[in-house]
Amino acid sequence: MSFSSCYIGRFRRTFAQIHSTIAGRLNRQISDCQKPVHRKCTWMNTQARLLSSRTQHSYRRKLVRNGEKKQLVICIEGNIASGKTTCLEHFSKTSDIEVMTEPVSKWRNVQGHNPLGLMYQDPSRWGLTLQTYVQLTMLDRHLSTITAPVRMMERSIYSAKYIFVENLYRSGKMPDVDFAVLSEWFEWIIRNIHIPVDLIVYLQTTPQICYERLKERCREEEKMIPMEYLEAVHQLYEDWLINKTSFKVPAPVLVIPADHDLPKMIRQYEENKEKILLGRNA
Ligand SMILES: Nc1ncnc2c1ncn2[C@@H]1O[C@H](COP(=O)(O)OP(=O)(O)O)[C@@H](O)[C@H]1O
Ligand SMILES: Cc1cn([C@H]2C[C@H](O)[C@@H](COP(=O)(O)O)O2)c(=O)[nH]c1=O
Repeated sequence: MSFSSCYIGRFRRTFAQIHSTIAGRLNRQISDCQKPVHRKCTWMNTQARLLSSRTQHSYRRKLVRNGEKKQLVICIEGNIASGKTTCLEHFSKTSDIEVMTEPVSKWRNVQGHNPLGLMYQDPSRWGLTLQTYVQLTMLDRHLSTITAPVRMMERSIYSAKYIFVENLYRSGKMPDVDFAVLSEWFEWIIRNIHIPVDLIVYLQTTPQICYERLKERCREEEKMIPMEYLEAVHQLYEDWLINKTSFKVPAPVLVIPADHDLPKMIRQYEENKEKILLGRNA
């Protein structure tokens, strides 16, 4: 077999795998954004329908998650080591809430490779690799079937792009071409796939407190993170969710000051529980 036919064969198999994974997740359904239409069709038909809606200059139809219903999706956002996982642990004890932590273990081990560790060692070389995988795994999280009336998930496909990809790019550690490719992928996803978020809970911390918690947590890959990195991530979060000067915010934002000790944080979570369960910021 020639090199090119072997290569094309492998490409076809990989492409078919990606198709079947996404098509399975999406349950081959399409919807009108406001009024879901739960029609069965093949993946190719879905593409055809999307294409035909494009030619009619309509971008409202989007692919939807498996069995999408009226469950609430709350995203917990915040700087590295701000206390997101600890917050989710607290709410995991509440019935009717499904919690979903970030797939960090996947980012540390994909088929024996550690893209998170590689990115911290050499961001210019491995930033695209990590962020492509983060985007895929986040999309997979968003599209997975919800098993409770409320889902609380750690971060989102939005913060992966608006905070982390943006930070790599702005700090000069991501080449223009890598940023362009990731941006096109991201734009395609949010244009064509319905990613519902009902409320963003922003755990607002100072970078100094995150730095102390990061040191205490002591994750191997993060040992070399300097204070300036946490300051940059903090500023990007503030501009996105508080100042609202950078990117579109996909849902209302509930801000919880999160520099406090654990007992005070738990009191605040209890005080805000009703708002969170109703998906409201006021
Ligand atoms: N309110 C708090 N006060 C002190 N330490 C905390 C608090 N919340 C979390 N921590 C600790 O800080 C570290 C980071 O918390 P974690 O919940 O893992 O943050 P994140 O998920 O946002 O990265 C952990 O070691 C955790 O035990
Ligand atoms: C979403 C996202 C995360 N990362 C990095 C940042 C941290 O080192 C870990 C996540 O840990 P946290 O304690 O849950 O904040 O992953 C990244 O580099 N790129 C991303 O898009």
